[in-house]
Amino acid sequence: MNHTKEQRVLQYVLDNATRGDPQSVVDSIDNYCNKEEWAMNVGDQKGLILDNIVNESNPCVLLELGTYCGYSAVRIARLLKPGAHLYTVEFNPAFAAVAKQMIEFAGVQDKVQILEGNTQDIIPQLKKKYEVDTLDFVFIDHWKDKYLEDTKLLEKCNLLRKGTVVLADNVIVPGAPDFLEYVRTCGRYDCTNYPSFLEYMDEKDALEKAIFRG
Ligand SMILES: O=C(NCCCCCn1ccnc1)c1cc(-c2ccc(F)cc2)cc(O)c1O
Ligand SMILES: [Mg+2]
Repeated sequence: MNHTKEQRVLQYVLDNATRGDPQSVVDSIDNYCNKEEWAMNVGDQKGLILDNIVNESNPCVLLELGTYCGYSAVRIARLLKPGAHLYTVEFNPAFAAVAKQMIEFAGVQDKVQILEGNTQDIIPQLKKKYEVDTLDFVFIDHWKDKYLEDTKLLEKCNLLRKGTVVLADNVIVPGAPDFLEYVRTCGRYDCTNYPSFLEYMDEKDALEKAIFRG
């Protein structure tokens, strides 16, 4: 029944974490992926950097591109103030199904909404269909060759405002060179690089924070 790695990660959480305790869910996923099977969660080292940036931006309306098993959605949601809301987009139905159960087990389902589909279709719907005005925080962690195109789409849809934090995972491994080049040189973002390591590995990776200038 647990024929996929993502289902095995979920089962480990159900068997080892505490229902309603998001920190225990995050810790269980990291334990499993360190000990048993590597998986592409942002992980605990980059996760701590993510925590700090979320805490310092105090966001109310957030978007994540790339839900996967829901690790970063749970990690972010556990920090959100009452009334804050995270929309997270997942293209892969199997990943979305696991993430839904992960988010519900963690008890953060009131703060997180999984939007299943293609970012190219969903981003233009955020204002009218999901009543989003502008975004306070965007975490980009989906297909690396879509980071740039989707960042430009967020601009085009007027979803970014002065001070919106755009945080991208994996800007070294697997890398998103066209995205990095754009945000660092187009003149519309203040960029900061946060060197770290690929989840559960010794390989170097980094997060890039790009604050929209408005
Ligand atoms: O591909 C990644 N993520 C996207 C997954 C699919 C997104 C689907 N989707 C959701 C919404 N729209 C589309 C990813 C890969 C790696 C990695 C690193 C080293 C290596 F040797 C192999 C892989 C590490 C990550 O941290 C990653 O995030
Ligand atoms: Mg990633």
